[in-house]
Amino acid sequence: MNITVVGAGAFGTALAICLSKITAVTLWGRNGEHAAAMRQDRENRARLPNCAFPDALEISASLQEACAGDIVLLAVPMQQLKHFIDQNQAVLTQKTLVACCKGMDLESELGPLDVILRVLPDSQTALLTGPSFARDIASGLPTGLTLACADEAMGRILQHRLSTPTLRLYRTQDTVGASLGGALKNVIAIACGAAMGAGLGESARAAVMTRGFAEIQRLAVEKGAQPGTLAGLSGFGDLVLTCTSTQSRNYRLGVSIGEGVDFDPTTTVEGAATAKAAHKMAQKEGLDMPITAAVAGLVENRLDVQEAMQRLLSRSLKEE
Ligand SMILES: NC(=O)C1=CN([C@@H]2O[C@H](COP(=O)(O)OP(=O)(O)OC[C@H]3O[C@@H](n4cnc5c(N)ncnc54)[C@H](OP(=O)(O)O)[C@@H]3O)[C@@H](O)[C@H]2O)C=CC1
Ligand SMILES: O=C(CO)COP(=O)(O)O
Repeated sequence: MNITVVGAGAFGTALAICLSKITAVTLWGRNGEHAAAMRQDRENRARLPNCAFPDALEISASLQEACAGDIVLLAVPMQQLKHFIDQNQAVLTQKTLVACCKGMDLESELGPLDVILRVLPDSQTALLTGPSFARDIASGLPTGLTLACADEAMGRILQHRLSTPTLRLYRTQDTVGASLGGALKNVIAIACGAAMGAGLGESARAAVMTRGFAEIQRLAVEKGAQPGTLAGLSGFGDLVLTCTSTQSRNYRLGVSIGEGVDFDPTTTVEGAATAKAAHKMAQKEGLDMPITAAVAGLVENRLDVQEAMQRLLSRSLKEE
């Protein structure tokens, strides 16, 4: 049975390369010229250069043609997901939709699965999330991810269909925890990058990461997440990876903010919009999320790093 990967960015391409070693995969990209170039070059030079496509990987610019199978992996950026689902409802009905993006929709503050279900309420949905850089997955390096699916039986099927000898999926029914862990770790990665870029030191980064994790837990548990999920790959695991690696775009955006240098605005950085959405949500819920508030201020240019750190340090002392 064919698996479709929608979105020929770095992550969609990496998943398509990895999965096509064990099953039939079609990678769909919206741009016909880009699809033709990938077909000819047998690599995605624009988004994931130097990662060769296995011979079996099919490329298509026709969504109808690409979605012949039953499982569709959605690897478009979070802020594009609603528009994509809206535009392609007819093709996507009756499919099992596996969201592979991380974040909260800025307008609705919903995570990927709720964005899908608002448009296609009868869909089978799941979320693939956790610590992984596209290049590592495409290179066949060992990777552990979380497959979150509310329907246990479907979760088991997807876990088996999407695991490979190098990509090991762990299963959970806690879609809220997996979704919010993956979304909010990017916000904290921006904060950690900013601390490092501003020269505040590795001790400061460890404090921001740990107190950031406390904020993730606070919001996610309020929304119904299980604490165990947040301690797993989709939460703590991805937080560690993203807050400590210069491969992360969220971390690198933070470093640029801390250094006071420009950052390419076309780069996909999910944590920027998610910081704003999470800050709004925390205010509505009456939750204390000072690091998230600071990141929202940084990405909206309302604060600089020194002011943000001063605000955090001058808060009243409290129990951990
Ligand atoms: N890169 C990574 O290491 C990882 C990424 N992720 C997640 O994967 C998601 C995608 O990120 P990533 O692949 O890295 O991003 P990229 O910036 O590499 O690529 C984004 C892709 O999405 C396509 N796209 C944008 N809008 C639409 C749309 N409306 N319809 C169809 N396609 C669209 C773009 O097409 P075009 O080229 O035509 O602009 C582009 O190919 C993010 O949520 C990210 O957090 C998760 C784990 C790892
Ligand atoms: O989600 C990721 C790692 O798990 C990728 O991180 P960036 O989007 O910050 O590059």
